[in-house]
Amino acid sequence: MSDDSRPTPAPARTAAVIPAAGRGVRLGPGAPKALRTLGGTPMLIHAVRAMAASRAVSLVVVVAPPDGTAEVKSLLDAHALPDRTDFLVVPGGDTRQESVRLGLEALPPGHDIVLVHDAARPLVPVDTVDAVIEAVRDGAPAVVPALPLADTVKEVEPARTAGDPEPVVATPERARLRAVQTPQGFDRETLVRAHGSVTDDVTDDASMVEQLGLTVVVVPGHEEAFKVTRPLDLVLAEAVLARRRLNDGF
Ligand SMILES: Nc1ccn([C@@H]2O[C@H](COP(=O)(O)OP(=O)(O)OP(=O)(O)O)[C@@H](O)[C@H]2O)c(=O)n1
Ligand SMILES: C[C@](O)(CO)[C@H](O)COP(=O)(O)O
Repeated sequence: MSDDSRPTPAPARTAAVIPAAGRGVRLGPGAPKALRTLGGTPMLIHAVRAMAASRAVSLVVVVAPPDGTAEVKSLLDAHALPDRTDFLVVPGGDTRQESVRLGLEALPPGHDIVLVHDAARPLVPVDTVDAVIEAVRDGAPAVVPALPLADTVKEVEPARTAGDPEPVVATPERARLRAVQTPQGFDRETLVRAHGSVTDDVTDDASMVEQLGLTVVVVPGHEEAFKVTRPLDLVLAEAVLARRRLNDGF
């Protein structure tokens, strides 16, 4: 058989894990952040739709607040979602890291690429999702979407007592810094290994892969993939949604 007649291997299947078990303390009192609405629709549903909008994503695992699994299942049933995508809901843990690990443990075999996407980034465009998947398909073990910074960043000596001054110890060169978003994309085996072996507290999954000594690749992020963290972010998210609806003519 000549090389040309060999069957082309099927593209790796992609699953998305959405950690959505946080309380949203910085957003202020109210329901868990992922269940609060944006344009009348729960933030989590926006995030699920953002992942399912990619034709490459065939499974979405939602990591729900531990006391909110049934509510999240009902929300998924009540909102229109693509038929080509399967959905699973599992209860989350005390930290984002633990919630992601629980989501990973629930993944059935057959998905070789895993995206990890914050429910708190409901408006990421599908082109960003696809760019992350493509970079993993091209061979990167870990991929993050990222943007250059607008602010200068200072490293400080953190105050030991609240209210004490925090002296600046360094000013990293801004041109070398990037603000990292989600979805972060991984070769599944690499992400499972990272979550199995890194026990330090980390703020994203890619840094666990860095700790394995592997290279993490950056692709362009998007301004609309910002994280809804504080009350003002909700104002921006509502404005972005309103502009999209105007542009889409509904
Ligand atoms: N125990 C946790 C904590 C966070 N997350 C998820 O991780 C993402 C990013 O976390 P963040 O924006 O910090 O959310 P919260 O932890 O909810 O926010 P806060 O720190 O203000 O309470 C969110 O989608 C959040 O639901 C999670 O699944 N499980
Ligand atoms: C994963 C993340 O969104 C990348 O920027 C971020 O680190 C999450 O931080 P949070 O404090 O858990 O929201």
